[in-house]
Amino acid sequence: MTETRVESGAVRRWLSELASGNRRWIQGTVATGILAGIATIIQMVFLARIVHLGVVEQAPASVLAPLFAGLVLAIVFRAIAQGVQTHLAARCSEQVRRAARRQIHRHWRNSGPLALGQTSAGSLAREWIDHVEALHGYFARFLPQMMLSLVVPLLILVLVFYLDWLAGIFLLLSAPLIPLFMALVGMGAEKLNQQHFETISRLSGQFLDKVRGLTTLQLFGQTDSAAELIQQRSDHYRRITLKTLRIAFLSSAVLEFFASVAIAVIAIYIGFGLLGYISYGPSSDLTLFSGLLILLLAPEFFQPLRTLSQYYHDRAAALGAGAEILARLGDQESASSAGSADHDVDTEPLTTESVTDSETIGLNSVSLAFRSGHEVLNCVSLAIRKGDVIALTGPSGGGKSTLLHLLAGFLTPDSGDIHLFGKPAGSFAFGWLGQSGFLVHGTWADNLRLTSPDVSDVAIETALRNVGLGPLLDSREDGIFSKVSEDGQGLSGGQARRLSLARIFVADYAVILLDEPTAGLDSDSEIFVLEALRKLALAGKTLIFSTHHHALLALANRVLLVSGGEVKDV
Ligand SMILES: Nc1ncnc2c1ncn2[C@@H]1O[C@H](COP(=O)(O)OP(=O)(O)OP(=O)(O)O)[C@@H](O)[C@H]1O
Repeated sequence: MTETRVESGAVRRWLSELASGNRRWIQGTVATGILAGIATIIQMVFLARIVHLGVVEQAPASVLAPLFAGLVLAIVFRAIAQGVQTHLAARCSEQVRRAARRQIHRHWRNSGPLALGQTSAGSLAREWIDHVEALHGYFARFLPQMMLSLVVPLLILVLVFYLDWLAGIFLLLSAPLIPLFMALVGMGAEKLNQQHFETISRLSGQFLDKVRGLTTLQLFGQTDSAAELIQQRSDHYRRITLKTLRIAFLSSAVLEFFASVAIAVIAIYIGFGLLGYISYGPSSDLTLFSGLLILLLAPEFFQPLRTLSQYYHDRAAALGAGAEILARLGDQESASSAGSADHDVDTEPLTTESVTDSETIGLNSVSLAFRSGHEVLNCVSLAIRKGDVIALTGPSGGGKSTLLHLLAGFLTPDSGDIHLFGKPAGSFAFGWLGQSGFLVHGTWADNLRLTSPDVSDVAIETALRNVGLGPLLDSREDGIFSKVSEDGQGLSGGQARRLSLARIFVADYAVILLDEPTAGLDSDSEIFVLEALRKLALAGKTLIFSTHHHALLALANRVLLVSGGEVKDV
């Protein structure tokens, strides 16, 4: 996970920004919650009235019947209000999680694949799924409950004061104890929750890395130490989880205790008051109706506060997850200083006429250094015409891949600008084949439809034949629906690379960037890749590839030497 630390104030601000974008849903949730609270009060009034009339005044059934009907109505109304409240709360949380995921997605897109590649896929997946899910409880439960635990107890308090001001004072005095303890407990829980999220992010990343590298670990006899490391990290995670749970259970127990003591005090007061042992204050006016109603309302008075305390860990979880998400979003700065590209379209001014026309790919005084004083490219200007086949060659570490990454928009230059056919780099769709091809778990067709979802089965087959996978396709029972794993299992290394290349054929890009397309390939695959590139060149595509391979150099109509910060024609 990222090392950036985020202050809790910043997380709170971010959460309240998310909340203000969904105020309508939160207000709806609170309003229905208040209606449910009012229905509860009415229900208790009916219940106390029925008992009073039935027991003390021995009222006939005809008098009690309408009260029973009122009681049932109040219960039904309460259930409906609670149902609507849950529905609105879920909608609110859904909107918020969508907004958070949109922010993460935008950040990922703007960071580019190189900056993102520095974080483990496991951590990214966890942030996308679990961290965002951790916001649910805060928006669906805690936030509305915070307002409800103010309004509903206040309504009950007014009614209790009206019935018996002394009982009202008991409630008033005991109520602040709950928020007080909640705040005390919450201070520790918040930090612990952040640790919890950090640990699980790290554990996920390490676990995924170990699973991916299982073969290598086995070959080097390191499986035991890797398993031990995972076990240690899991144990650390277990301890943090138990600490979090301990705090959650402890806080609930403390709050339950105080609420129970307060209710018991009121029950004793009412009991003795009704028996006539208390002569002070309004107790002599207590009736079965008022006494029972106060007793029934006392737990309801504490209920919203108790619920709030239960939801308090939702707040701590959201703050912990929010800190991690914000740390990732905050990485945008560092990601762009490491040279990421903002892919928002058509925003940059076009500066030099020679490099911005719609027929040329142009670099205009482009410089880039990963470390100050060590420029990989130093004030490079270059114009590539539509349909050119460009081979980038030069010593290892000369900057060929860097130049390709700049053209792709994966990196932004420290100075200068890059345009592809009139559009800034990063906003132009292009075909890409990196040093290791990219595959997803699924069928061959799935892999080709990744970038061209609407392409027909016939077009997929043609593309596969174009990269020399025809004979293999004919030999497979499932044809284009043959399975392949994300690390290319089910295909040889060369075949997997050709499958990635076939994606470029179906997508029909005008510009194709390839980083060492024949590196590490067997001679058969090499011939097929060369043939495929020749077909693309004949089709008028602009090809730019880095290579040391003679046949590929011969295919190019222009060879550029990338070395010592310069790019020169050979
Ligand atoms: N993300 C990075 N952080 C720091 N330095 C980097 C980074 N990427 C590349 N470099 C450095 O920039 C220089 C150019 O690297 P690049 O990968 O572009 O070379 P190349 O010409 O493609 O090499 P090769 O032929 O071996 O693939 C190298 O010295 C490399 O160490």
